[in-house]
Amino acid sequence: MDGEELGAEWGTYGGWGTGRGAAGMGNVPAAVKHCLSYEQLIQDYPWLSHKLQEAQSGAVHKYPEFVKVVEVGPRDGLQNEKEIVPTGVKIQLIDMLSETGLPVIEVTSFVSSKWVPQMADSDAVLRGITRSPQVKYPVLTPNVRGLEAAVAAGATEVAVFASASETFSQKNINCSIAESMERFEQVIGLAREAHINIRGYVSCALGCPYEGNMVPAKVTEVVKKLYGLGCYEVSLGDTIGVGTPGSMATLLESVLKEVPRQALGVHCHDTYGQALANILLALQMGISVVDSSVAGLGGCPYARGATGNVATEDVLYMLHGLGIKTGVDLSKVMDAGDFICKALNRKTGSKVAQACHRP
Ligand SMILES: CC(C)(COP(=O)([O-])OP(=O)([O-])OC[C@H]1O[C@@H](n2cnc3c(N)ncnc32)[C@H](O)[C@@H]1OP(=O)([O-])[O-])[C@@H](O)C(=O)NCCC(=O)NCCSC(=O)C[C@@](C)(O)CC(=O)[O-]
Repeated sequence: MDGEELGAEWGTYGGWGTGRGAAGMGNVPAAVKHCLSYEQLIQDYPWLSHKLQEAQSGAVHKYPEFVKVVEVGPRDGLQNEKEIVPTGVKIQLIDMLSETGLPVIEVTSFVSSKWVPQMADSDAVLRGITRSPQVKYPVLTPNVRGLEAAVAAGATEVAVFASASETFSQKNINCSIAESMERFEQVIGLAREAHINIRGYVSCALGCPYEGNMVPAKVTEVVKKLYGLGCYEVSLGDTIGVGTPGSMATLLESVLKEVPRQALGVHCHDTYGQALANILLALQMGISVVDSSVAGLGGCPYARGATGNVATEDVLYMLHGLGIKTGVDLSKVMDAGDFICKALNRKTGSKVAQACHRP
């Protein structure tokens, strides 16, 4: 047993509390059981000291009471579909999701249809949905033209999307990071004049399909910039799903020095099967905004190999299992997942839906 495992055992026994008492010591090594004092324990197992200090200060495993789940399926999920999804199907999906209690549903993108043909009907989709007063319906806007079109179609919240990687920025929005910030400054200025809230994304926060690993300080710089320009929330995008709880922790440690946790969200793709673990780690570090996609739909057209976002159903199952409130009805989300999977003629990417024998 190494120091890490031993630390975990100690946490289970008494440190950060799962309600197990001394009876829960079954797996604790004999040497630890026989430690009579805290001082002795630290002397024998020096690597435990930081864990014990954290446990005593209550600094770990304090999950948020409420997590805001941001549904990105209709946009991030569908944008990568090769076959054009009929506008009516998109609208019906969003209307079904509006009935689930989800507080935010990202509807579409006002981007160039040459770049993302699937989003060519953004105007019709935004105009066609039945809005619930409890739900926010942001749309992606890469430039002033996108913002103006979105506002004309009735958008009340928009999102700008930057990247931590120069190459990805060029491939995705055809400009450098610095140029994108100039564009976003204009977009955000105009949006604020129109009393429209702006969310921000930073893609490639944990890795880039072209540049590989990202330096946390560089990602932090981009997050800070978007926040400084006026984004009320910045979502950290693991665009190609390469992050692990280790790299997520390192990134958050860096970002949290510059931007308040209330203004941060995580957006995890599940390419390497790490998304739920990464989200759990983010929750432990105080993040309470999680992006996800119904049925695990998704991928980015400019990120080779990126698979779907973490499934909303799986995120809800985990959050509810932790006793965290979301206000979202999981079974209604599964109904929306059934609907879109049937429409796309594909199996759900949600493990929870699969376990419940959904399509
Ligand atoms: C930003 C541009 C437009 C620059 O594209 P560009 O080619 O440099 O721009 P341009 O100004 O030269 O315009 C080219 C054409 O697009 C038109 N155009 C210009 N702007 C718009 C607009 N807003 N709406 C509609 N049309 C527009 C413009 O009028 C022109 O049309 P033409 O004269 O040739 O007929 C382009 O690169 C683009 O649309 N990129 C979008 C890419 C995209 O949507 N990627 C996926 C979203 S990001 C993502 O998924 C990651 C995220 C957010 O989920 C987080 C994560 O997972 O990491």
